[in-house]
Amino acid sequence: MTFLAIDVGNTRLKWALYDAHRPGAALLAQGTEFLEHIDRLAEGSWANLPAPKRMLGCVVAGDIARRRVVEQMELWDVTPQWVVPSAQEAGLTNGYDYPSRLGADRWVAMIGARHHVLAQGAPRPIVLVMVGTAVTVECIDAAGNFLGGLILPGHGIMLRALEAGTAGLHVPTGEVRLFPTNTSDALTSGGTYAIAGAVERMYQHLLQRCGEEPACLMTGGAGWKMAPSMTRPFELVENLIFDGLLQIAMRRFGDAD
Ligand SMILES: Nc1ncnc2c1ncn2[C@@H]1O[C@H](COP(=O)(O)OP(=O)(O)OP(=O)(O)O)[C@@H](O)[C@H]1O
Ligand SMILES: CC(C)(CO)[C@@H](O)C(=O)NCCC(=O)O
Ligand SMILES: [K+]
Repeated sequence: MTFLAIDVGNTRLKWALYDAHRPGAALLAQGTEFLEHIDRLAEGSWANLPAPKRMLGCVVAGDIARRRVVEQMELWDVTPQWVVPSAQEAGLTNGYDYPSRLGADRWVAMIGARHHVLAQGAPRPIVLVMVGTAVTVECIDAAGNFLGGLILPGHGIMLRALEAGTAGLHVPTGEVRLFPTNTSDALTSGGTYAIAGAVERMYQHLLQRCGEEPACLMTGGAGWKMAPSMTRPFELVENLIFDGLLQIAMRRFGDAD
């Protein structure tokens, strides 16, 4: 039964239509839309889609964006459902002080990551890095407890903050270099290694806590740009948010069509 997964991020909405609401379902169609263009979906890329039977989404963009998505979904006879981080879901336990205050994207991606690692063999601790508008670095132990994580400015935000807060830094994007010798390379390398360094810290925290080499996963649109600069081997996984939504949907909607 067709299933629509939606991730309403800080900058863009990503959607994917599957032929069923379970992991491994076939991808029928997918797309992205900047948040300011949500209102085009029903008459645009959604107009000729097979109607989804079920829908599950996660939003970090706030209530107004969510309502605009729901309006576009009036095209179909489907009830929108949104993931709210809880104390426990799909085998993951939420260690946040106030579980519902955790970003839904973080929670869903962690559920995707946990099941991705379980599918490869024995349970292991996980460092999960999500690289988008913001960067998050999550630590999960081998039993599936989310221990805590970092929130960092993404690469774009870091560079814009430097441009805005200094008198003379307005330069094009550069290359990542070990020893940058021009402003463009210095800025690009600074942002990249700020993220890589933060991730290395979390890797060490988790290794020390668990006494076992963590699995390192990276997801998000800019992951491929960060991966070569990491201090540890990272597995790039295309879209852990959709994988997580499929895991949750299977448990919520069950085997029924
Ligand atoms: N060279 C780079 N290295 C690391 N990150 C980068 C680089 N260039 C751009 N980025 C970051 O990647 C982001 C784009 O990633 P992605 O496509 O996942 O984000 P998004 O869809 O805009 O975010 P969101 O999911 O929050 O809406 C940009 O906002 C920027 O911060
Ligand atoms: C941290 C971001 C911006 C990452 O997209 C998002 O997950 C969010 O808005 N989180 C809410 C705050 C928190 O996770 O503690
Ligand atoms: K996001």
